[in-house]
Amino acid sequence: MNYFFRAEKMTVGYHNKPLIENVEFALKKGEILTLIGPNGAGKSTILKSLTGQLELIAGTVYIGEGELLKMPGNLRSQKMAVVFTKRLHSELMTCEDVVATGRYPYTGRFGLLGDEDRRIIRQVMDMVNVTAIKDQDFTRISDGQRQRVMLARAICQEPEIIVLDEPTSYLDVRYKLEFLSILQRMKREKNLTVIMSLHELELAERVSDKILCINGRYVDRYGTPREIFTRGYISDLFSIESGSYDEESEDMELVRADGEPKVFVIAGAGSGRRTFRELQRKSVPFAAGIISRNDLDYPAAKALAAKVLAAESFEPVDDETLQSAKEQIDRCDTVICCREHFGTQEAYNEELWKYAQAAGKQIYTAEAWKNTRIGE
Ligand SMILES: Nc1ncnc2c1ncn2[C@@H]1O[C@H](COP(=O)(O)OP(=O)(O)OP(=O)(O)O)[C@@H](O)[C@H]1O
Repeated sequence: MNYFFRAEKMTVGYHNKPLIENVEFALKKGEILTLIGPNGAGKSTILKSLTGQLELIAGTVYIGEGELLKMPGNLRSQKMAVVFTKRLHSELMTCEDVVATGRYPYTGRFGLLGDEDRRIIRQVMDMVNVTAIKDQDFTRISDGQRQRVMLARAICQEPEIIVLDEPTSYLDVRYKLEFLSILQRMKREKNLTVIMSLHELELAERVSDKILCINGRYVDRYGTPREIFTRGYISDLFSIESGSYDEESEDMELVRADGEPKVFVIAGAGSGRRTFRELQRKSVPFAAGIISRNDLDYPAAKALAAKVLAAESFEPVDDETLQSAKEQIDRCDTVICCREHFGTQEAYNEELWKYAQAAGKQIYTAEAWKNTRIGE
């Protein structure tokens, strides 16, 4: 296999003291690799070592057939752009000046910018949406704006590979999506290779070809998003104790209110999730049903309900589950019905609603229960 960028048997750390050993990966041109892992796991350390900002304790980094860290600085900068927004120092410069420094590998430190350089700078500033702030002092812009200016600077460098440390951490939702779209466009149009660290797992899952999981001692997993996001893995990697993360739905939930349920929530078709979370905020233990395992409500119910009555996906609800749901309603004082009307394939939930009515339960809609004293 013809790889464009390879890390072989890398040992990284500080003051010659290994932090993570045997880091290895190989990327084809145009692939996106993302490093994920808990705070302090070693993601930045690996990125700094790959780019030569921190001396490698052992191992080799290849770009093509050449050893990256043995290349002269200018050649390396033409091949690789580095964006470390966390630690940034700059003298008095406008945002445009900062973007323009991306052209140094081509013009030299004191070289004059030519028309072509200026055209690239303008085009890239437009693409990353920083033209409006180009004349502002770089030290007096927001963290998110700074991240975008630094991205523009890196793109101006016209590198073959770009290395970014937490490039999205300060970006709002619009700019996070724009950032990923820019990376995908650069990958498609220029065959750009990307190595970055991300804390947003849902973004990592969407954009990455490969993911490297670091846990503070070693590389725990390396593979495609499909290979990485298996059930229970993220909770393990991040040692999640307060709450839960569902790898299938990417739902993150706080700690469930445990205890004997006093409220039964009739949900389904995604109608119940908000109510589950509202009940969690009020520390009310609840039961939920009957929810198909492929329903949008299911991951949240599994994480937050003290008891879930579930049905197999695309299968009719069996009598046993219906009976258990009724028994659960018998034990509750209150029923919250999040369904405004029941679908024709949902007769079981309509039956539960009628059952609760016949049993004289207090029945509220998803809106109305909030005006009660439940959870107080
Ligand atoms: N300059 C340094 N000298 C010595 N140790 C350091 C230095 N910088 C970081 N470390 C240590 O190296 C370990 C890994 O840090 P690193 O910054 O690589 O983690 P990270 O995965 O990028 O974390 P985060 O998600 O919090 O940014 C930590 O234990 C940290 O304390």
